Amino acid sequence: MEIEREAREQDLENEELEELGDEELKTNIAQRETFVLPSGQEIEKGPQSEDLQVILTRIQEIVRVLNNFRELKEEGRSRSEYVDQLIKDLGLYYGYNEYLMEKLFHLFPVSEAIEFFEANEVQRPVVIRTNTLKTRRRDLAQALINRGVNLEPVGKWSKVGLQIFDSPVPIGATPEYLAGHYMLQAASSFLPVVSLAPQENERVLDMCSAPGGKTTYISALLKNTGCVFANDANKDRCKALMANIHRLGCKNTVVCNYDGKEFPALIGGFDRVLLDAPCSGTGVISKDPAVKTNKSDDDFIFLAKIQRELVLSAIDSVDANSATGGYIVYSTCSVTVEENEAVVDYALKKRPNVKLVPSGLDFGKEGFTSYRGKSFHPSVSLTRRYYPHTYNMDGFYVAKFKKISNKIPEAPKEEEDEDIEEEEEVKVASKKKGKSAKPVVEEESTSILDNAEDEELIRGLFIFHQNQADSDSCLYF
Ligand SMILES: C[S@@+](CC[C@H](N)C(=O)[O-])C[C@H]1O[C@@H](n2cnc3c(N)ncnc32)[C@H](O)[C@@H]1O
Repeated sequence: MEIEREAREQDLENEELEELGDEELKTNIAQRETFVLPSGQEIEKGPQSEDLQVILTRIQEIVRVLNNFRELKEEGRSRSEYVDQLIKDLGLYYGYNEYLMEKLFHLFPVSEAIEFFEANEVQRPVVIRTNTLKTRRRDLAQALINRGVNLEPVGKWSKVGLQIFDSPVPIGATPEYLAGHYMLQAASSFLPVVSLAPQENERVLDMCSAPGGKTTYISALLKNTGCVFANDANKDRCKALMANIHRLGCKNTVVCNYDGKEFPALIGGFDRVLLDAPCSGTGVISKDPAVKTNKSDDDFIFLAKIQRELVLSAIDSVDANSATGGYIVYSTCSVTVEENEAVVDYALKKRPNVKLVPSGLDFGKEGFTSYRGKSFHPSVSLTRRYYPHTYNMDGFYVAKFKKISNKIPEAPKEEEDEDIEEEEEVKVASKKKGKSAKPVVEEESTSILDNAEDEELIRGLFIFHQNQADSDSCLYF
């Protein structure tokens, strides 16, 4: 019948339309799944034309593509194009200059890099270190709880740290604080001292010590025996150092104000040396967000040069024949490879009379043994890295050396040449820096102990200053 024929034709038409619709739908899904990188023109328009939400969405899309590149990449695009765009976008989103963003990005797999940048946006917990020269952690905790402070032990790895959750009173002005029962000190800043592990009656040099968080911890571990030389090249910062030493009742401590490079010519033969080196501060960005934009290539070359000079002085200042020690700890609150593994590797080459030993810290990520085409000595894996996103503490690096001989064997010829080339590069960079160069020693190194040519005078000198400004911040220059 006519009516049946028309109905059959209509069914066929509907089926065709349905098929077409399905195809269209599939195409739309496929279009949505192939993320398209912005064109050159779009990029040139710059960030003004984009809001943060657009950038964030693109970051998420690029991460998704990079995590499944073969399937999701746009035809004809390389991985590095996506990575370059991601670095630009992360820089815009989190407010870093592109130079630093790129440097930090390459430390991690893509998703972990984003965790690191996110963690830098969040403040780390407030932590205090019990001063065992004056009290016990249990008693301090009780005294602070009685004042309404909400706290708990910082973690199993420390017997002296307390994490403060909230407090109705300023934690830097309680009677216990003023009496020197504790130091406000980031958890990561305990680590180099734990690694140094000073033993009673030893002579210890803290080469870059102001404002004294680590000096006062060393003094406490020595139980006020032996002697700690607390040196810092910055005279102003020595005031806060002295105030802390005085407040915490450290009676075995001598403050001195020299360029660390003057050791060991000035005084040597230490049982242990801590070099908590001046650094870029890329581990403490949550505390000092200015680091995101104020660092350039020249700064890193300049810092690496000082760090290398200081680490050799630190090594040369230790007595390999010390009955109890012979150790050097190198630390920074930076996460860049050129300030950490590269410095340690340089020290191993220049001073074959030291070797790396386990840090003595039972957590932390292994140091890199290779990084972006550079390889380091395999033992560099014994050094330890700390990140805000993995341990909820500031970024930090710790390396522990043991000195095996006081004689420095000659470095092989080609290694010397390599170093000379590197030094030349550094010189060129320092020249380029010209007048804008930030001096590491902000003032001329006119020492508090300036006229103390006699080592005995330094040994006997205990400098305590009352009423000095206190500061716990760990500045870099
Ligand atoms: C990371 S901070 C030290 C923090 C300190 N260890 C603490 O725990 O409180 C680095 C210090 O190195 C000092 N410094 C910079 N260049 C120096 C040098 N050439 N010799 C000695 N100290 C130096 C800076 O003044 C700064 O106080």
